[in-house]
Amino acid sequence: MHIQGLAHAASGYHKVLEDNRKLYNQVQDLKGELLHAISLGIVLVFICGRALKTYCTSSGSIRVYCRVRPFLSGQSNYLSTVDHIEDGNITINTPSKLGKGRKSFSFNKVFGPSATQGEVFSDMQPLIRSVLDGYNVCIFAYGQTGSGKTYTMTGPKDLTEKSLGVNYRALSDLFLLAEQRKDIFCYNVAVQMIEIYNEQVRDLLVTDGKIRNSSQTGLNVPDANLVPVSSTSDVIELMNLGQRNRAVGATALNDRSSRSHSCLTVHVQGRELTSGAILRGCMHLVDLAGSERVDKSEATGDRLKEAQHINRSLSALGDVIASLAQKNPHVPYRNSKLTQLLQDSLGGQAKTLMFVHISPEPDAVGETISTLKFAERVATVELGAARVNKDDADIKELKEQIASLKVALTRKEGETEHIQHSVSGNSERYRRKENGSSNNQRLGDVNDSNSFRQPMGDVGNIEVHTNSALRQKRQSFDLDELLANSPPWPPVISPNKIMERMKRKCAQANSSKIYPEQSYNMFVGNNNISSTDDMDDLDAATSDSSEPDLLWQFNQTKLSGIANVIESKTKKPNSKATKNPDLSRNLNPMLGPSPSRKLPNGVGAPLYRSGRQPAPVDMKRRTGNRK
Ligand SMILES: Nc1ncnc2c1ncn2[C@@H]1O[C@H](COP(=O)(O)OP(=O)(O)OP(=O)(O)O)[C@@H](O)[C@H]1O
Repeated sequence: MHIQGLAHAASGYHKVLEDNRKLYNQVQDLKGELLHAISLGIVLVFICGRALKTYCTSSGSIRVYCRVRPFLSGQSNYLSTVDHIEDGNITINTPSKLGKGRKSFSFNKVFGPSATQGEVFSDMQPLIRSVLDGYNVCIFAYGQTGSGKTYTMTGPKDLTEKSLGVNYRALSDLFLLAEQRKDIFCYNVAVQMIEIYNEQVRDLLVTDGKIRNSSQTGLNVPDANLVPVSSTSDVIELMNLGQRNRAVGATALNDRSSRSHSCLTVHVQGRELTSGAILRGCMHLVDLAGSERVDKSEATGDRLKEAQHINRSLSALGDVIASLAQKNPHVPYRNSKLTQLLQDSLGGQAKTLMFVHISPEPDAVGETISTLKFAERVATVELGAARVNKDDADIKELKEQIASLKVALTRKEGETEHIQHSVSGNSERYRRKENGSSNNQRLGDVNDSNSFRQPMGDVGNIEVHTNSALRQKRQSFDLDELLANSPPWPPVISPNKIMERMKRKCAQANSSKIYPEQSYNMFVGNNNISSTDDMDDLDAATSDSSEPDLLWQFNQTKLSGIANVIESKTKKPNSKATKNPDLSRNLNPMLGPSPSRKLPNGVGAPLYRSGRQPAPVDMKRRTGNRK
């Protein structure tokens, strides 16, 4: 009986041993998975750390483009001061009084007299597009009077599709891109237009035209009307209004000379549809008044007073640039309204481009040389690293992702513990069984037996080892703290989400088109503004040179792009929906507001603030002495 009892106990023991072995193997598998997850986490943290470091330390200089105005009609027999242009270099013939010979200057880009408005814009397009990615952008046109600043930024007096300037094209392009991204982002766009006239900041979108510059902090002029725009036609009508209100006067050098510095500010807010993250970008398109020699411009009276203010503010700009170039601790921004206006863009974290203009006439060579020298100095000014303006939603999103990863880890841990408990339970059950069939002494004997304990000992060691390993990892893994002390970072769509979407949508995908066939461009036929129809173009177009941009693109455009590809696969082109609704009424809207669509109080109701009402579009010029 005793031997039979022992044989029975022995067979039970072997069975438990077998179960334990199986469980032990499962624990090993789970441990492997856990280690895999942890190493993936480490790689992720390493990549994020590197990216954050680059993001925080990279910086750039102010970019400088140069454009040479062609001779105007009636100047065909003039000899140009421009000797030649090659890549980013321009060589000027200098007369004897400036030391006869040639002087060369280097810039990021030089456009010759034959460059078209479309060519000029396409070079700036990636920079402009980055405002939709949450960057602050500033483009300012600089140059002596009559050198073509207004032509570049707005266009000539009689606008055509081909001659539209940067301002119109930029807004049109932003709407185009916003439309292309509508499955990923919901964008709101609003514009302000101000001018600095005789050291007074004026709102160009109100009737009385005069506002307090209460902020004194750079480009934010909170009292200026901020008018929401949702289409190119809104923008064109507003810009027409602003242009009509702008101070312009005839001088001996330019029959339509800007007597003020004007700034069109475009505020963009984008909400990422899946995460709710908010991006805020701001773009300032500044047309400076031209420096002028009053003896040449023959200015008297009001023109003279304007010229003095213009020259004084441009000289203040020169002082600011000199201080920044020499890295002086004190930069005299407060010496003029213009430098206050540009403060964020010259010394901040915006992407800034100066578009310097020169005239080709020999009698302007003195101004041409000094303008180009100034521009070279501007090119040395270092900017802080351009930053994406993002609300905390992205950090929230990342924290949520971390939390879900932690839950996943805890679940894995729980499973491990559960298995270990099962293993212990089995032993316990076995012990209880043993208890039932033999006396305490025998159980004690069994428990004391080294051979019996051995497998349990192994499992126990694994448990202790695993937990301590996890504890150690958690300590070095404090992403919460890392993120709390980090600058904003674009949201990363969870790979799971993408995979889910891909699985869901791939089955339905039967079209090879990435985007529905669309034509949002207002300019039918002669299309100077390129439209991006595929993801590669979109990537290229939204890219700029800095690494953070590339990372941002990767996170935002690529990942979102995958989703977009999937989402749009099943959409059929809709000729009605895809045609720009503004197209028909905008074929020639820049020549004046459409008679069939007068703006009630300007364009739309002010979105962000009420107070002043935008002026009616057909308002008359405010001052009699302006053109
Ligand atoms: N690239 C160009 N192609 C053809 N015409 C041009 C070009 N640039 C300028 N012009 C013409 O030259 C004249 C002066 O240009 P514009 O008014 O733009 O100069 P500006 O620098 O803005 O002058 P100001 O500082 O006095 O306002 C205008 O008649 C304009 O149409």
